[in-house]
Amino acid sequence: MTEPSSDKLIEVLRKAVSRTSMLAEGNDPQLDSVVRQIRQTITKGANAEEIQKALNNAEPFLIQSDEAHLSRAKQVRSTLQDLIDILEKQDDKQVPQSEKKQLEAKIRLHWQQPSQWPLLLKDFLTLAENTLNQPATDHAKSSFFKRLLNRSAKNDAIKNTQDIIIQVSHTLAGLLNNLSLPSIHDNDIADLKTALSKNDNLQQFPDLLDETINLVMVAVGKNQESLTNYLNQLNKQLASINESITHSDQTQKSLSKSREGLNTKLQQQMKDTSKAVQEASELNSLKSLINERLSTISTTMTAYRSQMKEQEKQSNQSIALLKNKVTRMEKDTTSLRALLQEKLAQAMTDSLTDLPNRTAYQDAILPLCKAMQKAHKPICLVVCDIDHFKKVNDTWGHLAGDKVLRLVPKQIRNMLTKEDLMFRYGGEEFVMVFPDTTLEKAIERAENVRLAVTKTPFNVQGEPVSISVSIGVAELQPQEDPESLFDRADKQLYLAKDGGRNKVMAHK
Ligand SMILES: Nc1nc2c(ncn2[C@@H]2O[C@H](COP(=O)(O)OP(=O)(O)OP(=O)(O)O)[C@@H](O)[C@H]2O)c(=O)[nH]1
Repeated sequence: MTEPSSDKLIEVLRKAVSRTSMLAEGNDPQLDSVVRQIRQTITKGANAEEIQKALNNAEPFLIQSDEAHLSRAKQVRSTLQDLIDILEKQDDKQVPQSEKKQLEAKIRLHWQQPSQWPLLLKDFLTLAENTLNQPATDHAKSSFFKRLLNRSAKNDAIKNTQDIIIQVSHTLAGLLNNLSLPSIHDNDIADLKTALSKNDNLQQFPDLLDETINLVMVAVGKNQESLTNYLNQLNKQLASINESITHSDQTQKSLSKSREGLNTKLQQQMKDTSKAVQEASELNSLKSLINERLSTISTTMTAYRSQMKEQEKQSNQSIALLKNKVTRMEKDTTSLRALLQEKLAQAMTDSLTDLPNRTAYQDAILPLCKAMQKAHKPICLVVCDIDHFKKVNDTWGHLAGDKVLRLVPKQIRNMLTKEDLMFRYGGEEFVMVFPDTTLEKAIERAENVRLAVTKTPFNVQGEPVSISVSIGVAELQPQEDPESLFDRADKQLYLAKDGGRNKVMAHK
């Protein structure tokens, strides 16, 4: 192995190391901290075989834990929605609509992020307290707490509120069944479930919800642990490769040192020889002197050659080892990259409709707007919302609602060109982007979308259900930012709703 090719290999290895750690960076704060650990421990030694084995064992476990996480996230989302629905069902109090909508928007945005679950539950607690503490619309005006303590007043209303608390407690107990927790928490869960099943008192509710939140946080921590384990394995493998690189570097240094040593030795012997030749006075002694010098030089050369051979052998061995490690590393890098890309795609995709979600919209819209502004081309934003969608849920149930949410965008997609983009912005709201399209043309196409939805015969549980959408359209102005464009289109959507729904309105 010659020096330049070995240098090249070392360079490849360095790139592989940094590329692998960079791959993981920026996806998640916890992940980032593990990546930092990778960089710190990269200079320490490690056992490659053990690491490889552990890495192979860790991978399926990670995938499994991802799947479990998704199904838990879905459970949490539907539990939160159920909790809100229970609050809505009581007949003597009104759930504050703007607070409710804000919470639903947060659920839609954050249901896949475990770190947000406790916050969502806390927000629900606030909504529940604000709802239940309101004066009853048709009953007594005293606060819920007063009424709870003074049982002579409005027994019906109290009964209703207690029913709500019982149902909410029951739903939270269901959530606990779905948390994946170590057995050490079995007793806590059992106690909490018993307390929840007996609870009919709003005053105890915050404590019970707090305990539920604590257990949710423990479950979330456990999930992170599996990811951290996986990355620790990767960390060890990187450290092992780094050890090999350092060794190869040392071999290179010792090779060039030997070469320098030989040079100096040879120069010194040549100098001595030439001095001895000049000083020699007769032929015989000159002959024997030259023979002696030549034999010294030859011994030095032989010693050097065998030293070189030995070092080359060692170098070849360590290069072969490195090659193996690089191949393995490249393989792991590829599978890690695929895993991260999959995670990224998951984070950008709405799992119900398979459409890009609001995060994807926010990533895409700014560069798109800038590109169109730079090219002096028009671009239009179209905000579309299914009309009276709550009624679909209330009449046919959430599953039927989900079915409609999957079918409507399919119908809409048929009316779009391949340049158009479509996102599920939230609940029953979809956003479309028509690049290189004037406002006039966008209105015409939005009208086609509206007609296509109205004309589609939707069937739920064998019965026809008529579905319509309201649409707001706006065209990007020179210098305008995407937020202001969205606001203008959204205002038009509200005008369409106010104007009786099943309409297209545009900002002209
Ligand atoms: N089934 C189902 N329902 C959802 C989903 N996301 C949001 N929703 C429901 O969508 C409904 C939206 O209701 P509202 O915001 O009151 O609007 P609407 O009934 O469509 O009425 P308008 O928009 O005023 O025409 C709420 O009941 C949400 O629970 C989902 O993923 N699946």
